[in-house]
Amino acid sequence: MSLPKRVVLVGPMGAGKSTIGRMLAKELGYRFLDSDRIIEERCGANIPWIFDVEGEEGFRQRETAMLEELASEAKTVLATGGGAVMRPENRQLLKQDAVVVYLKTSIEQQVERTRKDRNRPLLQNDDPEAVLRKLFSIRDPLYSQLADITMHTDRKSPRLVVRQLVNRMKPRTPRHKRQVRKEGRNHV
Ligand SMILES: Nc1ncnc2c1ncn2[C@@H]1O[C@H](COP(=O)(O)OP(=O)(O)O)[C@@H](O)[C@H]1O
Ligand SMILES: O=C(O)C1=C[C@@H](OP(=O)(O)O)[C@@H](O)[C@H](O)C1
Ligand SMILES: [Mg+2]
Repeated sequence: MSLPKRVVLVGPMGAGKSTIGRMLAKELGYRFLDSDRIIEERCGANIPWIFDVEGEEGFRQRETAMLEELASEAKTVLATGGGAVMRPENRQLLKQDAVVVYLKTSIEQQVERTRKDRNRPLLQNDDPEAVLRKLFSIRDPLYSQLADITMHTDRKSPRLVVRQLVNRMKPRTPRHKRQVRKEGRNHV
């Protein structure tokens, strides 16, 4: 696989899309785009505020408009929000000229990584784990269908995930190719 025009990261809350996206962009020399952060900048308000005032539907409308705008940006790594795959029109936009990467993560890790953060309105309730389980059952098939690369992230540092992704995208030398095959056998 040669370097794609753009890379799009999908996966559940806490998969590491924002963290890994930023590092991967630096590694590839691409621009990093985080659709949630750009929505917040444009709106002048954070995601909890948008959910409060406009409801989830209002946020989803902003999200679709943002994905449309960003779909034509070359040499970018785009970190999406976990729910971006829900609308069919979004899935079309995400696939456009992109290698789509699914950062796959266990529910336990999702819970752990999102525990202290108050910026995810869908998880501000008594049982965030139950919400994450429900969302996973609906969204996991959509992430999988859309993905060109599925990368497990449990028990891997962000740095290791980035290194393995770069290897998958730039397997140029025979050593690289052997490494990618080896990682493939380990369910990368
Ligand atoms: N591979 C990883 N191992 C350990 N912690 C991680 C990993 N990836 C992300 N994190 C941490 O998990 C939290 C959520 O990551 P984030 O990038 O915001 O996820 P997402 O954008 O997919 O919701 C952050 O505190 C981040 O530092
Ligand atoms: O899963 C979701 O529906 C959401 C995920 C969040 O992004 P992260 O996946 O980056 O946390 C953010 O877009 C919003 O809170 C809704
Ligand atoms: Mg994020």
